[in-house]
Amino acid sequence: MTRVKICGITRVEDAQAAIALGVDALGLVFFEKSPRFVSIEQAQQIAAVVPAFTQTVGLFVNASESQVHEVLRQVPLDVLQFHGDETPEFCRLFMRPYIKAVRVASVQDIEAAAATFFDARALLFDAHVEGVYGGTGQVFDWRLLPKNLTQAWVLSGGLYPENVTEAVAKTGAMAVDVSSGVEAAKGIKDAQKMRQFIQGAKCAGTEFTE
Ligand SMILES: O=C(O)c1ccccc1NCC(=O)[C@H](O)[C@H](O)COP(=O)(O)O
Repeated sequence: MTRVKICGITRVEDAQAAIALGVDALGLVFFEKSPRFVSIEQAQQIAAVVPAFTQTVGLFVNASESQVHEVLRQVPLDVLQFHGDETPEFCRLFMRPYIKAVRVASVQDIEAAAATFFDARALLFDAHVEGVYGGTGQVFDWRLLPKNLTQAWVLSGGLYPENVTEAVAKTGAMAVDVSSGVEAAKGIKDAQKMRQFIQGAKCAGTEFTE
């Protein structure tokens, strides 16, 4: 069954709604320029309601080593997600499982990332939008995705309740990640959209009817 990560959670009630709907992972954005940025205090409050069987993922964009350590010291994160121009050496500094985001414009982007970040627990393929690191709501060309990548990967970028079933069916993604597609406003999640998205992702390829 397809795994679902909902990124850019800023409110405890959105985390609780997503958990009740069966989300697999929640993403907290520690990138100050993002409209979905969370402070350490917000992140602690959200992390406190996450059960042991749901993962809490901390997302960073070109953060300093000390910033990541400080967040790790104060917030119980299961996985780190690096969404900027981080080197593999940087990603390995924290002795935590990590996901490396790849902004896909060509097949070469994917091949280079797979060779460079071979120890990432997953590569997250997102849209390439010039000057924006993520959360763009834009789809990339799924035909660029590899057919034979042995490393785990996550499909991201412009996924919505309306296209997630098709996206999983067309790409064979084992996991999907969404932010703006389940929002009522930037940083504010919509419970109905999250429900439709999770259902659409998890029933892809089955005969599920409501
Ligand atoms: O969400 C953000 O504001 C953000 C800012 C900078 C880097 C990454 C960011 N989000 C990363 C995510 O994991 C998103 O879920 C992913 O980019 C897909 O976003 P969307 O197309 O809006 O679903």
